[in-house]
Amino acid sequence: MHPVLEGIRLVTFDLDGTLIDSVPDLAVAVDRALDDHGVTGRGEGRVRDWVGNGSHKLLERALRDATGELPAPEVHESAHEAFLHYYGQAPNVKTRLYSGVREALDVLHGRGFALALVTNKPHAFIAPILEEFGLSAHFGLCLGGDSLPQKKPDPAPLRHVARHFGMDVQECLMVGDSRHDIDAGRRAGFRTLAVPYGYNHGEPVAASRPDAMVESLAELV
Ligand SMILES: O=C(O)COP(=O)(O)O
Ligand SMILES: [Mg+2]
Repeated sequence: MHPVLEGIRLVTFDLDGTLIDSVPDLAVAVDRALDDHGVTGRGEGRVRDWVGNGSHKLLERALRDATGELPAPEVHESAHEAFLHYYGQAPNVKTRLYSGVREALDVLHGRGFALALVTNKPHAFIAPILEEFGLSAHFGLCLGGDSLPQKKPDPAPLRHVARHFGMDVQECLMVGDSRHDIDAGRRAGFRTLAVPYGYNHGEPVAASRPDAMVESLAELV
């Protein structure tokens, strides 16, 4: 086992960019929503840098990129609704698990670690994605960006998870790909582990000074 797991009993994972490479499907849904509003699609490469603060922010960033200004609230809302519709229809067409993810989750689950998922993605999308990959039974609790009033980098979702499992925060590890995960983890008092392959607004996640980094989650186990 990786030294970062020493004394840890609960491991909380981020979803997008940590467990799954979801940007190909997210970008299709964003671009279809933009197209419905007379806006040219921005493409996968741009969308990759905008994921991590939930779906409202994702659509705001896409519209702003296209027009150079903040979208009017009704345009933003309508484009967001369209995104939810399109993404809900097809969340698993091109989305893939990153290498090492299944092995890490199987081994941690098998060894009795409590596992949780905290994503800023809307909660409704979590179950269909986990089911597609046969990972639903691994997680004792899953929170989306709309599950609580606060989302990452606010520490509230992580504190909620620790309380749910009756764990001290010193027994908890946050695993993520972005500064929002590492900041939320640090503020909650969790130990933090980062992966470098996900989405962090085009910047290295090492700059957030996680307690440890691994190239693949397989290194955890
Ligand atoms: O911003 C999102 O929608 C998802 O981001 P996360 O799974 O990396 O928290
Ligand atoms: Mg992420």
